[in-house]
Amino acid sequence: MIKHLSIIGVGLIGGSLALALKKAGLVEKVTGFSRSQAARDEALALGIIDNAAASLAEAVTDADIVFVAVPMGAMQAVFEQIAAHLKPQAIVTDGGSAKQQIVDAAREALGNKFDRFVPGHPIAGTEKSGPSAAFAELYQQHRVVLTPVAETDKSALEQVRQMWQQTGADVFDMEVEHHDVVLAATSHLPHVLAFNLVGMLAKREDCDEVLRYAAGGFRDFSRIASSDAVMWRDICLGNRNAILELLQQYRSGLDQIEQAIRQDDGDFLIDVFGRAKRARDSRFADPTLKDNSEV
Ligand SMILES: NC(=O)C1=CN([C@@H]2O[C@H](COP(=O)(O)OP(=O)(O)OC[C@H]3O[C@@H](n4cnc5c(N)ncnc54)[C@H](O)[C@@H]3O)[C@@H](O)[C@H]2O)C=CC1
Ligand SMILES: O=C(O)C(=O)Cc1ccc(O)cc1
Repeated sequence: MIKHLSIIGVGLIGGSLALALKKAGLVEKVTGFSRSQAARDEALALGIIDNAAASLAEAVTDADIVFVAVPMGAMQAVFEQIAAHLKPQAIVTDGGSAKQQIVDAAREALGNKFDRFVPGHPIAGTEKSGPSAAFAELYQQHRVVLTPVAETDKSALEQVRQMWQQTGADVFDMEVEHHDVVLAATSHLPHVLAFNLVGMLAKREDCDEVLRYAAGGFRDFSRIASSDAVMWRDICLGNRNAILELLQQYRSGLDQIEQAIRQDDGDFLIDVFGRAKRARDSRFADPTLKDNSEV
């Protein structure tokens, strides 16, 4: 049982954690803070939080666990502003999408309280944001990755693991650097590609006409281009090296496909498309876990 949970950033990710723990009866009191008054009011009205704090300091003062779920670019400022107001045994954890930048920010901002910081990332979400997008079941049967570092207190790590398990998630530990490379490939690159494709089509004068004939594949691929622009700007800049490396690989693959089409090289296309199909059919259809799309 968590006595007092503080959620900084009561949107999709922070709100869903609060709702999951409340629904399971595993938290006594939830205090929330978001930069926007509208988000705080909405989170209160939806029963996501019990109290809306007027400041970051007030939000964490009496909290046992502080979950920070703001866009990555806002994490360091939040850590700096809460550091002096944490109880001695308080645990700080986060849900940011790439970990190295956040671990560095927490190390700098939290000082001697950094050992009570547990970096985390729920691999679950949707393209929607804000308190109204939050729902209690978001994390059920989804993976949550924790990326503890050498300094991370073992008891804090286990408490955060237990908290996520209580939402119905499967919790895994990973090295920070490995996490960022893996997530760049499976999440960050696909979002960049979807934003680029939809943005490119949106510039066409005949965009509405073109989209009228879109089939299911376009809908599947473009859904994530509805995701929040600030959040994805911060992820791209925050995990730049891994994303840049993958963009280079992707561009070289695209160049080869372009070349094959120009040269009428059907064998090459069969080879590339067939390999992708076999990989997806055999490896990506994991029947034990839901995918990351809307539940
Ligand atoms: N959306 C998704 O599917 C997933 C997002 N994440 C990560 O979770 C974090 C939160 O994302 P969402 O919940 O989707 O965003 P959201 O936009 O739904 O919620 C973020 C909340 O943070 C507040 N906020 C923004 N800047 C702030 C600041 N400086 N101080 C205090 N509050 C501030 C906003 O008012 C908003 O209520 C991000 O770091 C994101 O990378 C992780 C997994 C999935
Ligand atoms: O909506 C989807 O399909 C997602 O991929 C959601 C998502 C977005 C960001 C993350 O760090 C993790 C999951």
